[in-house]
Amino acid sequence: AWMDADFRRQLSARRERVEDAFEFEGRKVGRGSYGQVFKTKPRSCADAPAGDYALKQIEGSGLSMSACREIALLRELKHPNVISLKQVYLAHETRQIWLLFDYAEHDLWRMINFHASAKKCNSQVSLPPNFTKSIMHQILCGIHYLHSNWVLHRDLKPANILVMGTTSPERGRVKIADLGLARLFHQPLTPLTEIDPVVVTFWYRAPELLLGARHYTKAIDLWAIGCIMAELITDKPLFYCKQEEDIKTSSPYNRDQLERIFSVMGFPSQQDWRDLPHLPKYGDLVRNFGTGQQYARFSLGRHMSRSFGMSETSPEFRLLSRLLAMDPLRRPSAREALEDRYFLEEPRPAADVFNGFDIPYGKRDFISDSSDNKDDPARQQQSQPVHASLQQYQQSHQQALLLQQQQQQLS
Ligand SMILES: Cc1ccc(-n2nc(C(C)(C)C)cc2NC(=O)NCCN2CCOCC2)cc1
Repeated sequence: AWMDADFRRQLSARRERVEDAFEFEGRKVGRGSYGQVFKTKPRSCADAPAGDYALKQIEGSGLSMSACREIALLRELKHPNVISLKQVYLAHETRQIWLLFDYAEHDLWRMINFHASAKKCNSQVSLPPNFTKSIMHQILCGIHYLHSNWVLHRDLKPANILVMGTTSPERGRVKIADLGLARLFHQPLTPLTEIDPVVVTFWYRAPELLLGARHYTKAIDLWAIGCIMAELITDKPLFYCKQEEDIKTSSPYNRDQLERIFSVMGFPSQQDWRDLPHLPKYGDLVRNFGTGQQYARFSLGRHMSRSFGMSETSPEFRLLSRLLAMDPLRRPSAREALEDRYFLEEPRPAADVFNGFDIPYGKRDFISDSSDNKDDPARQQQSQPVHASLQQYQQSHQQALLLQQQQQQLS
């Protein structure tokens, strides 16, 4: 080995071990094919400031492509509304990689579910009047920072919007994160949904992606933010679509998801979306939906006013309809969205999205290894076969791609 053996011994003797610095036994709060996450506190001897931390043990061993990408990306980024990587621990003996983050007690997936179930049993929970506005403002600030550093998120959804709890000095602050999975493939090809058994939802996926757009764009992130805004207002996923039970092909075209979007938004006319006919899957669209006459009377305004009494002239609705423009070229940039009148009028957005109100949500549950965590946001359904390993998954994905290409050559 190129490094002097004695020097190596000295290094490894001096290296701080993650288990010496942090207590995380039995404190697992998350698990998926990206790895697992523990809620932890530094031991007295550690030099980390007191408080809660999240320790992410990266799946696999050694510096995998995704581990490299996550570390390289996160160490460059520093913004109050983006999750911050505090420390990296490389356990040389086990070739394990541990990432240390600030701990976020809440996330929008659990918060929205809490309000949805409170509504069902008619026990409304009081929230500050600027709750949605504050969350939206901080998501847009974080995304504006990422986009100005040419970082696209690609998988914005409520589960990836974390919120700091009452024990944190940043109480009620939004932290944009990426709990993993959709980062396996940089192309917007829909990954097979039978990944260990996390089901990738298409509810936040922009229409151009469903119609075969080959590259992610900033506008795709803004569409997802529009979907999250609607869900914060109504406590329901705007483009909720039942996930099919069977294995999805790796084609980006998803007829049911498109049907749901059209039944809320109406069908895009030539005037609404000039470039629509140039998208790869336009042929499938015409075959499945014809001229879309059956959606002529649907519109976002009709949906939001009929189902939630929202006025189409309110600044809140106007921003929402700008974010959910079918044509990606018509969606605002994050900066343009931040300059919208909605954020300038009373009540103004607050740094603590709970605005000092009591936080009604419970703490995250610890998960034991035996029980699979049913209410984990990533596990919408358990119906998919579990992939023994990521390698197997990637092979089957490659096979699916090859098959698709052969089919295309035949057709
Ligand atoms: C391969 C790869 C995977 C994820 C990322 N990634 N990207 C982001 C941005 C900056 C885009 C929001 C964040 C992360 N990683 C995590 O959020 N990690 C999870 C941090 N959480 C864990 C649970 O506790 C709070 C922190 C990059 C590359």
